[in-house]
Amino acid sequence: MNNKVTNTRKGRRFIMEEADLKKKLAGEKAVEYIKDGMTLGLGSGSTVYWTLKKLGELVKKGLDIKGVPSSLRTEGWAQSFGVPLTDFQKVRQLDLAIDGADEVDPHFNLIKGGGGSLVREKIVNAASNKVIIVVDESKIVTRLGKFALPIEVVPFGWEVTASYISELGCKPILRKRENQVFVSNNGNYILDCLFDKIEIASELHLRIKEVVGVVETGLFIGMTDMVIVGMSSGVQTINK
Ligand SMILES: O=C[C@H](O)[C@H](O)[C@H](O)COP(=O)(O)O
Repeated sequence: MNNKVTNTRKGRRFIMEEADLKKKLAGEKAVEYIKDGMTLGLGSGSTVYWTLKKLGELVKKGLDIKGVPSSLRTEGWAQSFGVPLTDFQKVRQLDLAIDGADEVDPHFNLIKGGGGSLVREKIVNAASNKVIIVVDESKIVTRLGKFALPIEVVPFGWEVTASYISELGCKPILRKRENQVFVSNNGNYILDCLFDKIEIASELHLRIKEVVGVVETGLFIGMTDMVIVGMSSGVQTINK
């Protein structure tokens, strides 16, 4: 694969780096699993961006689907690509969710939330009959935890919540963007927590959830059915 290609977005030419190409490969491959009439969970992130773009092309050719977006950003992208949307007031069960991840371990357990959308993503994925994760190969790890675990917390008393979480073996960092505290789509804060070692992810998730003030963790345990990996050599689909 060429490691750089030119492409256009918003009318401007830009160079697509190899990492973006791998994301594009994985993101676009996922649409092959979408069938006419499906109700979809639309994940978040720069890999899913390519899924949404491809999906928009298929919708223009007549594919009949509806999607529940897992973030405001995804909602905006879906609208701009012409992907029809619905919400949980109208549907309870989704046929398929397609989402990104920050880390994927050999058991298909994930760290998610690098973009701050973990709560809505977890709700969407939990409501889906099948979950496909799309990543570039850099996200595949033998053990979760190099990527700081995002934990969404209620703003009130976040300092106290953070100090309880730190007792579990990490130093929580309040997420900021451009010197401003990052606020999730749900109006909450994100603590990025680099643990010394994540031994058993499912246990850590439960222990964090017991802390008052925690809304959700970015550990997605046992929710994934298939992983599509974009690599230099092409795209690989791994079934559970
Ligand atoms: O909150 C963000 C999500 O969990 C994303 O799916 C995750 O961060 C992966 O994003 P990307 O595909 O941009 O690497």
